[in-house]
Amino acid sequence: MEEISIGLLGLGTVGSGVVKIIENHQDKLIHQVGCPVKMKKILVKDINKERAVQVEQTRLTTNPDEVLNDPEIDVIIEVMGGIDETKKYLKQALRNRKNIVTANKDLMALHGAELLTIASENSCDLFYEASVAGGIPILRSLVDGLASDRITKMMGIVNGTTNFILTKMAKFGSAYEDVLKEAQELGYAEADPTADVEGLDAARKMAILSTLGFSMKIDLDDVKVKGITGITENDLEYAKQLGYTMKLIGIAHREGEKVEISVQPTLLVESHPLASVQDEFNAVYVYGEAVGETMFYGPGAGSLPTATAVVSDLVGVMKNMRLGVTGKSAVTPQYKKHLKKPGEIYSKYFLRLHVKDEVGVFAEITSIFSEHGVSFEKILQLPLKKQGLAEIVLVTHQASLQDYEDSLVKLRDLHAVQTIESSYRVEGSANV
Ligand SMILES: NC(=O)C1=CN([C@@H]2O[C@H](COP(=O)(O)OP(=O)(O)OC[C@H]3O[C@@H](n4cnc5c(N)ncnc54)[C@H](OP(=O)(O)O)[C@@H]3O)[C@@H](O)[C@H]2O)C=CC1
Ligand SMILES: N[C@@H](CC=O)C(=O)O
Ligand code: NA
Repeated sequence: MEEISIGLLGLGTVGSGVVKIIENHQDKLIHQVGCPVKMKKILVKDINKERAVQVEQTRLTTNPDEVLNDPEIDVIIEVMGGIDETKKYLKQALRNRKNIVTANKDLMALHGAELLTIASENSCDLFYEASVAGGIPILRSLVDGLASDRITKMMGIVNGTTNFILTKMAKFGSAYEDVLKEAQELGYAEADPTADVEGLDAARKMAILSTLGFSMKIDLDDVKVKGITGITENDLEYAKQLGYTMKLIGIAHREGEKVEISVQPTLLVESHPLASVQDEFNAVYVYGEAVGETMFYGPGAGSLPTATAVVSDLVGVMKNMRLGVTGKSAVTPQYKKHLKKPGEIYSKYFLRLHVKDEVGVFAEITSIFSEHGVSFEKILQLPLKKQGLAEIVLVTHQASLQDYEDSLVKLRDLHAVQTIESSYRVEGSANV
């Protein structure tokens, strides 16, 4: 090969990082793949927009066919985002026998299996390392580094924006809206940040991680999702007081043949390894039956970290091109999926309630929980400024989700319970 030509779809936060790395690390790329790498054509929405990198105007286009149908282009890098239109472009590119590197978790979580099949039918690579946990090489670690093991648990902070928001709120008492705006300005948030704050972005990543880690086709609908928008300052204060840190945590757990996958705000005991992951950083804890505990940490969002994963995938494609083995590395899921029922999912829970400050109320509450076999590890009760009301904060011992949720249904019906203010999963145990 004399030269490898790339077509880039998108020149925003990640795309401009890709251009910078390909330009600045050209020597390293030539050393690894044996020829120069040229960015031939770049698809954008607005040709006249000011860019974070200098690119000749002639290389920019708004016509996707100029990139997707160019016979000289060997690899398409997709960093434009979006689902339906982008899927159409990638299918067109694969049918034109172009290898693909993408950072698009929205697309891979929904249509990854179909696109990977089309890629292999056309002898093309389709790599997507940047789609989960930005610059952390987690997908390669699961697929290659831990290929010989049976992974039973993955637990991670896989959204940089929400970790950035929760860190600033807990550390400096910053207002949610201000920090979200800052995360958007820094290029961490999605074009529509609802996907970040409602937990959908993390759910997409957990679907991708668990499909690869458990070798099962996990769909986005299999992931139970709750975002961070309901978290209040009060919750963060109680968390601190009780020795916990609030994080948006993705959990994928396999026991025997059954799995549970969720994304939800979780109180982590402060000594938990994920509790110290701050700002836009991500971390994924992976437990394998043979290897035991492993932990992967690094920047989960941002221009250059994400672009590093993209360009490293590009190197992988180029090495395969040189060896003539593109389209041969994807492994299809081995196992049939069996999802756990709520009665099979065990955890501790934090619950904050507003109740009438009357004799016997506490006994009524505890008797509902004990009917369902749920007992408490911690209990706080404080009078509220609102007359006649008290705030109760509970942390349960391990309980099944079914028993816990059944207890909440009965609590809501209790005359003395004014509101259920918040409820979170708890991981680890704090000795407070
Ligand atoms: N930002 C991050 O930290 C991370 C992002 N990702 C993923 O990478 C992808 C890109 O993200 P990011 O760089 O932040 O996004 P940006 O919004 O910054 O950039 C998107 C780019 O794509 C172009 N584009 C979007 N839609 C179209 C379209 N229909 N036709 C032509 N061009 C289009 C835009 O053109 P124009 O500039 O002209 O508007 C822009 O250059 C997304 O899938 C995202 O989820 C993954 C990991 C981390
Ligand atoms: N919006 C995402 C970007 C990376 O995937 C995040 O905040 O993690
Ligand atoms: Na990654």
